[in-house]
Amino acid sequence: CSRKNTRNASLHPLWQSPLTIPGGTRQSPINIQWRDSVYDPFLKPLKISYDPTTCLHIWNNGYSFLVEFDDSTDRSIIVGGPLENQYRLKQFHFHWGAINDWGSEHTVDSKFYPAELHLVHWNAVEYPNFEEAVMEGNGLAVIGVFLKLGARHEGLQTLVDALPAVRHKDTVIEFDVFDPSCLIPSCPDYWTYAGSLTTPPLTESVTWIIKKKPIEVDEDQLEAFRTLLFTSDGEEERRMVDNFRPLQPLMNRTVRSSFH
Ligand SMILES: NS(=O)(=O)c1ccc(C(=O)O)c(S(=O)(=O)NCCc2ccccc2)c1
Ligand SMILES: [Zn+2]
Repeated sequence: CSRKNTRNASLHPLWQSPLTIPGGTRQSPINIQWRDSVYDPFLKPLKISYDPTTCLHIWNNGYSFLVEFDDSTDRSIIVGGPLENQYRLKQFHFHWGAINDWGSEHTVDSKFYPAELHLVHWNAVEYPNFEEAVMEGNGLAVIGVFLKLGARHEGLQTLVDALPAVRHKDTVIEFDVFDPSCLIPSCPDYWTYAGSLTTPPLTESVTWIIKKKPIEVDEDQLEAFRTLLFTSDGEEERRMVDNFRPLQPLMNRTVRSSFH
């Protein structure tokens, strides 16, 4: 659709990388067609247990802002859902648009949300470190949460208040207590499918768990994301917006739902 083209036109150079990696059969993001998703009664509820004191810092890595966690122990983990093992929380970040009409990476019935939260976890049961897990088919599990325009999100506000300190690429500030479960809807319903990282190296190592219910944030909070910069201090400023990858072909995949 034309909007997709305008989306690509404004994409950060990184996201204009090849639409899919050569030979890629499970690339992300995808459109989730609700009526084509298959209810799987064997999917368990996802169990989330995060220790807020494992939070380390927020940093602007030039693509998004990441909140990173101490993943040297099993203090912040997820288990259950479609997962065979427990996975450790490493970081969370967001993707958003220049305007509220788009910004999410995944879409639902071709509907874009203004932003999407990703909580990145890795399989510390089977792999010694994150870098190795990134290269394995069951190495990562990413929870996706859609953000929609609505009421102000008090939990998100503590993050938003810290953003001016990481306005430029490669800036970081300490952020020592934050419980990311406040950003995850209490409704247990999710879709799940086998996919990939949506940034280089685009490896096909992610079990995606996309929450059906969005969280609500207000316009000022979305605007705060858009005050960040792709560029370092001293460089010509480029606003950090439209930091999402284009939709990828579903190919031979089924999206399962945990709900009827
Ligand atoms: N949208 S997504 O969940 O696919 C995603 C986006 C960004 C990043 C990132 O590192 O910036 C990540 S990451 O934390 O998984 N890092 C991937 C790149 C990487 C590979 C190996 C070592 C360090 C970084 C994931
Ligand atoms: Zn992401």
